[in-house]
Amino acid sequence: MAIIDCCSQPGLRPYLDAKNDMLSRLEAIAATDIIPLEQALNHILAEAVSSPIDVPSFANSAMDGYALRAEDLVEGQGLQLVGTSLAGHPFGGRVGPGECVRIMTGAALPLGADSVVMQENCRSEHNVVYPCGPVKTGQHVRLPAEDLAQGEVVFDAGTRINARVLSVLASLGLEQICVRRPLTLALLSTGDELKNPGELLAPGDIYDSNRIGVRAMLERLGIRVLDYGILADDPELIREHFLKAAREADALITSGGVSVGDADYTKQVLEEVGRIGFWKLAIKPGKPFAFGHIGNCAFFGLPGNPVSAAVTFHLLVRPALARLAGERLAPTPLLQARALMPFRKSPGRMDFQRGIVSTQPDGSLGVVAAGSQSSAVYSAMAEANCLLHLEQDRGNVAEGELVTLELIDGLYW
Ligand SMILES: Nc1nc2c(c(=O)[nH]1)N[C@H]1C(S)=C(S)[C@@H](COP(=O)(O)OP(=O)(O)OC[C@H]3O[C@@H](n4cnc5c(N)ncnc54)[C@H](O)[C@@H]3O)O[C@H]1N2
Ligand code: MOO
Repeated sequence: MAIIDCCSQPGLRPYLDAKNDMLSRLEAIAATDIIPLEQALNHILAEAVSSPIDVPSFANSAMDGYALRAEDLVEGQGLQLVGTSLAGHPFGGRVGPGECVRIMTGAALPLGADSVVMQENCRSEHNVVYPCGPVKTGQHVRLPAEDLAQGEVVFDAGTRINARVLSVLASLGLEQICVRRPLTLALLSTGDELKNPGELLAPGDIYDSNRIGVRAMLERLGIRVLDYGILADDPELIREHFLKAAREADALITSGGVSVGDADYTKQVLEEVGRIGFWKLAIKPGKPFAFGHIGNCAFFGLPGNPVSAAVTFHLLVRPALARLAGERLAPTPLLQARALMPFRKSPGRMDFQRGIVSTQPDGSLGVVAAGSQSSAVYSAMAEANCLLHLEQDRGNVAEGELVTLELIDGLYW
């Protein structure tokens, strides 16, 4: 007699398989804008940027001191001080044999000079300067194009303009920059039990935290958010807003209603008005995550449990948004750390447990659980600084075992 295993969960898609499938079904928006550099933070470069100039464009000093010709130096003999070169006020003459020029950091190296000696290493008497110690030709001189050469590709298309990239673009003197049009995302929460902060809770109600958290993550990514608020568990209302999102947004993110409960309408409505790419993944938390399209609008259905919503946003929605925005995302660096305590894990789903990783006295990395691993306990998630990547088929992690993890602090969440 065949035994029916009613507790197994067939058909769950492995994480990487689902993620790659999703990315293959998404295309970058084509529209671009030319915007002032000052407004470019968090935008995505639409084209590669080449340097219009050499940076720096002239040889200059890396130190406050004296510019001189290294070959002139003879132990005990001084150099005649013939002028000063300040940043923005170059010395107009030439440094001849036996001469030197007072120079400040960033000031142009005068003609004839080839080296700079720090003022701490010089003695000066009546306009005669005595450098002490050995001097290497070229020391403390920053050469033209040492940083970037004219015509050199500085950033590829798809680069996100963070503060560091912005600073380099400014150093090129660029006034305007060609970027992809920022994404517009519609966002809504579903659930009769949800209330906005400030409202009174009736018995059985909770506050909507997912939409607030997801909106914050989207805003940190430079995405324009159309916040549709909280929708009751009403298929008609949900349908209406799905169609509205398809008209107004590049993508729609929903929270809740993707599981199998009696009031879980999200997936049902998606099937009616759009198409499902996949639903249900072999991941924990976040199993009921749904992906699809409503017309050209991409659809991401986050599970209602707050930890599941945040973790699936990071694992699936973040890379999808990068694809839509035309952003090149570097592969996530994965680290190995020693488990400082046992972690419970059942085979069957890849488990992204929330951890706190720290450097141990011997210099190695050690990781402990960030409190409860329930996908309903968000306060523990807020304490975490890493996500463990525990492979789908493995079981418990013993204390002392090496585990793989990614850092999540300092990102957009
Ligand atoms: N019989 C089964 N039940 C459940 C399964 C399953 O496979 N079979 N999956 C479980 C998993 S895993 C998850 S995750 C949840 C996801 O359910 P839904 O996406 O349908 O979410 P809801 O039922 O609407 O809510 C779940 C939970 O989260 C709270 N919630 C919902 N929205 C918010 C919000 N915006 N902010 C804060 N908290 C929210 C809600 O009150 C519920 O407690 O399903 C399991 N069940
Ligand atoms: O997978 Mo659910 O997201 O565990 O809570």
